[in-house]
Amino acid sequence: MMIELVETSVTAPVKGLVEVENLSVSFKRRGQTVHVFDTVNFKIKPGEFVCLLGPSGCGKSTILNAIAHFVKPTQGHVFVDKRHVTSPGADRGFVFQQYSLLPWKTTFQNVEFGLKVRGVSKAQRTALVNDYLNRVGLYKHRNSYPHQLSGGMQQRASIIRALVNSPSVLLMDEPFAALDAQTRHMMQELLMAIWNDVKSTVIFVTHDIEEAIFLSDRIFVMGVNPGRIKAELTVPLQRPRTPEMTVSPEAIRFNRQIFDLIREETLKSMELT
Ligand SMILES: Nc1ncnc2c1ncn2[C@@H]1O[C@H](COP(=O)(O)OP(=O)(O)OP(=O)(O)O)[C@@H](O)[C@H]1O
Repeated sequence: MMIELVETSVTAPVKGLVEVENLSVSFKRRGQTVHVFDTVNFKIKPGEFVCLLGPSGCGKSTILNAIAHFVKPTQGHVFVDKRHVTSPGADRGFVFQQYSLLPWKTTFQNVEFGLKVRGVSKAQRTALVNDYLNRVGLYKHRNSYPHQLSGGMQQRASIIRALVNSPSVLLMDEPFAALDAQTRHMMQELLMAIWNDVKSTVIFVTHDIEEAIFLSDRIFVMGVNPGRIKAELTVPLQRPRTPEMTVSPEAIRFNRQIFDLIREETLKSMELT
């Protein structure tokens, strides 16, 4: 697979400040109230790339869903660019693990969809969508339907479908988890190139420590019982990153530190401590 990485000028980020204050989410399960996490607080700077890591069930997806407002916080508040989040909105793009393109629409129509809903003119839509399709090497597949695309192509289309709306924040929930290792690495490099260009804030959920180290500025390691952010760590690697950097002695030491933090929580979640 050939992907042309297009890097254009980096503009100063002006939006994408995320503030989460005293966030708490609970669900009712079989008549019982289950607290996913109690008070979660964090601040993410405009243009920052943050990964959420932690054992299964600690609430990573729930945090993304609360920022998107797909779930309503039980307590606390989310602010994006100082605006209180009270509903889903185009300022927060979402990319899911499972390919979520509309099967009856072509690649072009899928990417165009949000712009159409927002009433952007046909000429503007065409220019924007074609530009993004070119950036991720999908232009020649613009008239293909999702079932005619590989998993990697579908995820590339899902990413630009979110980005074409110029969101302040891109929320990504294990977007590469279903891809084979080679495609996954290509997608990580492609995402870096696009992020370097558009400079949206990205909040990215993953189980893969190496992926988090390659991609992010900071990593939030989450814990269980109670769900919480256990550590906020700054990735000690310069940018631009290369895949080789993730196997440098410094990265390996950092990887081990995160591994130990997550292991402690996984044992706790399995009630082995
Ligand atoms: N709509 C819901 N109703 C009831 N419980 C829910 C709901 N959504 C999530 N939960 C529960 O909240 C907890 C956290 O789920 P969440 O998916 O956020 O965790 P996660 O860290 O993303 O897990 P994983 O890594 O396995 O995807 C789990 O116990 C889950 O069962």
